[in-house]
Amino acid sequence: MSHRPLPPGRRVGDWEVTAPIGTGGWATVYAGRRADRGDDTADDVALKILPTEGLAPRQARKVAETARREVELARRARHPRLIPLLGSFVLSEPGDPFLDGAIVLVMERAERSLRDALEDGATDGGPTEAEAGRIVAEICEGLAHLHATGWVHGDLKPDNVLLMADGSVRLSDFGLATELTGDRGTHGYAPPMGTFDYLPPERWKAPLGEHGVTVRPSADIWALGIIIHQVFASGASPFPGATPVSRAASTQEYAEGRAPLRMDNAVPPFWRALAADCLAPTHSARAAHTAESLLARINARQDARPEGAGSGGKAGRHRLRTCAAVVAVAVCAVVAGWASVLHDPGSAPPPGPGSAPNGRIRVFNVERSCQDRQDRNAECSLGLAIDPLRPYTIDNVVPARVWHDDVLAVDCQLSHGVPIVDETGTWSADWFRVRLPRGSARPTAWLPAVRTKDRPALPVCPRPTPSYR
Ligand SMILES: Nc1ncnc2c1ncn2[C@@H]1O[C@H](COP(=O)(O)OP(=O)(O)OP(=O)(O)O)[C@@H](O)[C@H]1O
Repeated sequence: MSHRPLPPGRRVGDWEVTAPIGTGGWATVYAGRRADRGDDTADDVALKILPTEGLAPRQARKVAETARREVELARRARHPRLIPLLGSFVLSEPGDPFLDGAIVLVMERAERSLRDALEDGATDGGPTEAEAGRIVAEICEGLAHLHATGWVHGDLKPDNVLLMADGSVRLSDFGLATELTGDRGTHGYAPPMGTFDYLPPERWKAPLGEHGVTVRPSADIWALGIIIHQVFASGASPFPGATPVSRAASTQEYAEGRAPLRMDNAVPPFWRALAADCLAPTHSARAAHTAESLLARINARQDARPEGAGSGGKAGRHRLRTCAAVVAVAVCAVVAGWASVLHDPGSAPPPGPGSAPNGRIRVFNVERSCQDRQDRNAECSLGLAIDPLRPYTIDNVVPARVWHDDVLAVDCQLSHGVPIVDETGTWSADWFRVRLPRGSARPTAWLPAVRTKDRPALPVCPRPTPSYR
């Protein structure tokens, strides 16, 4: 496809191009601002322009489908970790065949992509361990939301991980995003496209059916594993090779058991283990590691570490700018809270084996290694949501945590919250409203139904007012 660069000052609808940012397979992205605003930069945006000029009808349909996916996902899955789409339109420029019929997506503008940051790292040393960890955590937040709302990104790579001026992450480029279908929303179908270096091994052998190839959330988890390695290893892939094709061959060798997974020594042990789980060679081995469970592990680790630990390493170099320590939010006060609820005669009885008595539910953690532990280890803790209509991520949980076998006082049940998938792939949109210990900042919080085996008869909760920020 031809990409004719647009000069600064070129008007596009109500917007004006200020500078080119980059070109992908189907689109060119420009920095832009609202036209007729003089030097006012308050409306700085990114304009993604997908020309359709000169394309065969099939290709033009593909471009339109790409744009449709981006718009649909942006409309239905808004989240602080996804780049907001501010608008979209089709250009009518009869005098300019190149732009006539082009699709324009207007997005919030990021400062740069993670790809740019990794490339800059070759000269400036790259992010510190703490910064790299925060970036990975924020990618997980975005993925956890996408998967919980029934989408697979389908083209996760550093080019599509954008960094805002404050350093925070936004996932972008949803042109290959796939909506999950199937009985339990476990998979979807996508065109047989993607970026070689980030495709999971099973994709190379996936049969092409009439709807495309089967795509599951575990494909994004594989791509995340590659990104984790790259973030800590100055952009290097864990699979050796000078070209994407030779790296794909190395990936197959590993997936077929002919070569071990070899990671760069620069990847610290915790992140190495996390990346190795993401890079489990088959979909079924990878499925246990959801974005949500990976995020929980990262959060638990943050909590277990003394303040400031791990943030040194590459200190003193130019860094990716950090925002507030988002990953710490959900795990603060991990040890405060539930033990006292259980022994508070006004809220719930002490735990015991079996199912919980009426008005109570018993927490169930599907991670087997957590079921036998009594030490209330942070890694085995589970979060309670503030708002069951918002993504179940770090900015939407109360400080108190719960553990396997805890018994919680429950008021009512909601059947259409955000769907949650547990580590075994069990899925439910049901949530229980549970009472928090006396003295907590809020009286109640929400436990997803996949985190308990109990199904008590309960009144339906009034639908909470969405608290989306
Ligand atoms: N909202 C944005 N703000 C700043 N930069 C952006 C924004 N959206 C995209 N970019 C950058 O613009 C470039 C082109 O993006 P685009 O999504 O078209 O293609 P790509 O992801 O590089 O390629 P492809 O999807 O075809 O493989 C990328 O480098 C990307 O990082």
